[in-house]
Amino acid sequence: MSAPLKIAVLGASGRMGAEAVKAIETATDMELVAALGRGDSLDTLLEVGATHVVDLSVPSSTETNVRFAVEHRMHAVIGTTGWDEAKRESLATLLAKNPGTGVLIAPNFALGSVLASAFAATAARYFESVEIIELHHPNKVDAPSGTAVRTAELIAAERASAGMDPSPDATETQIEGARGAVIDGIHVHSVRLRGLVAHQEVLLGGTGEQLTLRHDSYDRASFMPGVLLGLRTVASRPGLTYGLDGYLELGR
Ligand SMILES: NC(=O)C1=CN([C@@H]2O[C@H](COP(=O)(O)OP(=O)(O)OC[C@H]3O[C@@H](n4cnc5c(N)ncnc54)[C@H](O)[C@@H]3O)[C@@H](O)[C@H]2O)C=CC1
Ligand SMILES: O=C(O)C1=N[C@H](C(=O)O)C[C@H](O)C1
Repeated sequence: MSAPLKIAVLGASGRMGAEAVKAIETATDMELVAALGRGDSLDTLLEVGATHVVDLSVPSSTETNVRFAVEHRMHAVIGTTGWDEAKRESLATLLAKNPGTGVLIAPNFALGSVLASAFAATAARYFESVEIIELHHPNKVDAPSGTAVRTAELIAAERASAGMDPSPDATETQIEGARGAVIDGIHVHSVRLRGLVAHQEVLLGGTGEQLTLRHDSYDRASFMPGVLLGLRTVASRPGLTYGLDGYLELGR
């Protein structure tokens, strides 16, 4: 049997971080070597000899955390939101200077969510209209969700390759925000409601019909198989992978 992966969790006291600590502690091929939170020194990662980090911190910290890991040749699995195109490009440049190091940015670790986004992208070329509604717990600090941004990007790319027009919309006047955020031409609406965890609907409309693709995470345990898959795979995928779908055989 090979040596266990030596894993550090960043954001370990948070909702996701605490769940990841539990999942890693029960995985026989992994050893939890550090559980760090706000204010802890990243030098601890070097002191404990971490080979992998999982970043589940906050959008304002994740880039600093992950760049430190990559500069010290640790593989990183990132669940934290906020990795826009400019940050991803800059990270890819850093990775090119640290060959052999792998990073996964996973907007959503839940297998059902990854599949729903892929199905939505496939379906979006057959429907004139498409909009996204994401629904989350009210403690979430960012909107729209990283998952919704990624889903919109996938849908927009698919529609562009099919040469489709924008979804029809006759709106001439509106109260600001009424039509949601617009990401690559796709409207995204964010709901924040006590009792929710993480949910998304993609609404696809054609003349006389509607297809709705909905995914629900009722518990953060739903994200853990994806976190563990990411940790087990990332070292064999040097460079930057954006989306857990990059590690799955989705037949697309
Ligand atoms: N990819 C996925 O499947 C999922 C991603 N998320 C994302 O993960 C992130 C965390 O979500 P939650 O756990 O709900 O948030 P949370 O607020 O419960 O946890 C974040 C934790 O990070 C800590 N922290 C702040 N600065 C830090 C630093 N510099 N280093 C280490 N830790 C630091 C905070 O003190 C807090 O304990 C968010 O961006 C969220 O959108 C959440 C759920 C699933
Ligand atoms: O903050 C959350 O809770 C979640 N964040 C991620 C996102 O922004 O998409 C993943 C999931 O939706 C839960």
